Amino acid sequence: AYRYCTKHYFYFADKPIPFMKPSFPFGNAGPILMKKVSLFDHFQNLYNAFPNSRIHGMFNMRQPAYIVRDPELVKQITVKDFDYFVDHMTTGLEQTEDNHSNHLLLGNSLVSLRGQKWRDMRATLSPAFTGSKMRLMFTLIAECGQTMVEYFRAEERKARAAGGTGYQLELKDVMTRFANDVIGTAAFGIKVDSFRDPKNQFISMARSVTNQESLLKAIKMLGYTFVPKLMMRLNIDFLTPEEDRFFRSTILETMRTREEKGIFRPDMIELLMQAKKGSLKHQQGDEQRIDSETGEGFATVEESHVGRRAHDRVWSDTELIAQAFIFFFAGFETISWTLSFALYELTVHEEIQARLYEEIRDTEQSLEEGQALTYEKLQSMPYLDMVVSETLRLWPIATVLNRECVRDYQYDDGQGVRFTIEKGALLFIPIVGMHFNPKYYPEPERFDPERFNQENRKNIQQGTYLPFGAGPRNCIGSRFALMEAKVALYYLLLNFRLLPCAKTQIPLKLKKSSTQFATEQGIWLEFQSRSS
Ligand code: HEM
Repeated sequence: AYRYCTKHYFYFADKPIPFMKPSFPFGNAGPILMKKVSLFDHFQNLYNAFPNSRIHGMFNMRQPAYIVRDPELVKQITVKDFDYFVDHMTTGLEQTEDNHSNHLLLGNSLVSLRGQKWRDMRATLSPAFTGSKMRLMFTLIAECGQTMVEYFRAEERKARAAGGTGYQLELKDVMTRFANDVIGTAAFGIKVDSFRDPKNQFISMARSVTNQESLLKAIKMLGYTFVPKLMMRLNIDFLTPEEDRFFRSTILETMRTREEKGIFRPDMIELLMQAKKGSLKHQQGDEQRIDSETGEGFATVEESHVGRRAHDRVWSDTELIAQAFIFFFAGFETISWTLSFALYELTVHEEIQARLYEEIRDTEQSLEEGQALTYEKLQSMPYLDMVVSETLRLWPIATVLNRECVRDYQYDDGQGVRFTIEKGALLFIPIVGMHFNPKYYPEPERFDPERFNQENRKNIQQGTYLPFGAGPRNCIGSRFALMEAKVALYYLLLNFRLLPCAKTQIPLKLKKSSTQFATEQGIWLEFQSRSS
């Protein structure tokens, strides 16, 4: 066991870069595995281990990994020399060119795919996430925002009738319900109302998949992160057979009904059906930028040449279903956390909340009588965009980017430091380290949307703002995520004033946990209706 764990401990010995000394048996992952630090602290500590390095080494348990600190090097790895770093880190779930029998949904999803297969799937899906497709889906998302507000109104009235001053709630739970309804309608083509029917089958399955309290899921997550080869050998799926069956049958059934009845609905199922027929393509106008100061959001990441290539691969049902499934995996927790953090920051920064409310109210008043909010109007609010951009800086839920080197790479810093990053090596780019580096963001702990005003955003150095990653492997859902977050903030702020309550933890602290992203005491606050 000792030999196995320490086998690679000399990996960095002949490399001209500093590295963190490993200790048996966890390498440098001890503090996180022993629950002594939060995920944010862990990756900040790794990032700050050698404050003057461009790149240094650490041990992710027994596996050597490079920590990339220099923004120029981030660009080099994620964009310029992307062909050497195409893949995300191995988890043991992934579908490779040579394991065609892989039937796992997560293993077939874009996040896990590798090499040429990833390139083809990215190019297939890319047209589904353009601005013009988001515009079509906007109404579906806006409906979910309005449903949430109606529910909040009713709860607030009940709370007042019972003698309270407003509706007090734990945000994460409620934002999870909103995220669930959005995924239901936008990705799976099903209307669900998790506010009035909090135990519907759809949310039960979603909670079961993303259940961070489940010991079994936690063990599996640790396995995928630290012993991926073993997980692959044991062929352990992340989903239970029941979860797998539910997602497959829901999507296949919806597709069948639509085909039989000729139903059209502007959602992901429709786009996947087009992808199956090979008719989902980039169209003229997809590129058209929104004519406003903010575009579609400062944080939006652009699609690269990879997403625009043509290919003639035909996809199986499993391969397509897996792409609807990633909305859960990549878009469920990320959105509900981002929204919870944004609402928390607005609660504890009254003046920022007041300014955002003014902008939202003015936008609402600019709509013609009876006209509903539009995609263009949503994107025309610069302060809303600043608040969202700063939330993603201060609370970068993805925490760290990872890349696997797919062929030997010659590192050369131009100042005499040269060495080889071998095929198979793992690289981490700690987003949270970059976002909290005072060199790039003075007083990094402070929530300050002004960092992203028209003047200041020009000065943000490339490679230092990474909420949605970078390069061709960036987040394909960034436009969708920003639209969803902005819709929720718009409707909530328009209708409610946010106030701290007795249970609000100030400052908010993250839980020390190896597998779970969680706050110590939940995120509590009080909603007061603006009309009462
Ligand atoms: C606030 C919300 C979100 C955040 C902060 C976020 C962040 C990220 C980050 C950092 C990555 C890795 C990028 C890289 O390695 O360079 C990623 C990948 C990805 N995200 Fe998101 N994401 C969000 C929402 C979504 C949504 C709503 C979807 C819906 C489909 C989505 C789908 C994906 C997919 C499919 C990938 C893998 C892309 C690939 O490997 O080609 N994400 N996301």
